[in-house]
Amino acid sequence: MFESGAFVGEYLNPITGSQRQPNGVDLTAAAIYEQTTAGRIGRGGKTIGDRQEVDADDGVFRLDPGAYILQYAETVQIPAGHVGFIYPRSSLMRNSCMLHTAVWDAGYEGKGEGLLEVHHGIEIENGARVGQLVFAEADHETTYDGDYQGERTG
Ligand SMILES: O=c1ccn([C@H]2C[C@H](O)[C@@H](COP(=O)(O)OP(=O)(O)OP(=O)(O)O)O2)c(=O)[nH]1
Repeated sequence: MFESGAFVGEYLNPITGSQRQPNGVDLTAAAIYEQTTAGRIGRGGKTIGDRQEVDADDGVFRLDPGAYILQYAETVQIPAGHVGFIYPRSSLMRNSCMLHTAVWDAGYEGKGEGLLEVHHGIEIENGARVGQLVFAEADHETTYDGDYQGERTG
C-alpha cells in the first residue's frame, strides 16, 4: 500500500503546503550538475564521476537536451517499514523531461539526487517543484547504512 501525502510530509524538511499532494509530496530542485568524467561500478565498490554545476542565470537553470544530476532541496527520512520512490512532476514529463529514481531505503536520511533527462530544452527555476516522493509499505530486515547516509544534512 502507498501512504498518503500527509504521511509522507511528516518525513520531509523543509516543506510548505503547496508541496503536499494526495499521494505524495513534491520535491524541489536545489542544484543541477553535468557529469564530466567517467564513473565506475565495480564488483566491490564504485566511484562517482566528477561534475560541473550548472549556473542558475537569475535563479533559472536553462537546460539543453542531455543528462543531468539534480539535487533535491529537502532532507528526506525514509521511515521503518517503508521504501521510497520518486516520480517526475507530470508537467516536467509533459515538457519532454524525465526524472529517474533508484530505491530510497528504509532508514536513509539525506538530501538525495535524481537523474534528470532533458529531451527538449527547458527552463527550471531554482526551488521549483520537479518530482514527487511516494512511500510504499515494505518489509526489511536491516536499515540503510551505506555511503550516502546523512548526505548534505550537515
Ligand atoms: O533516486 C534515488 C534513490 C536513492 N537515493 C538515496 C536513498 C538511498 O537509500 C541511497 C542509497 O541508494 P543505493 O542503496 O541504491 O546506493 P548504492 O549505489 O547501492 O550505494 P551504497 O551501498 O553505498 O549505499 O541513495 C537517492 O538519492 N536517489
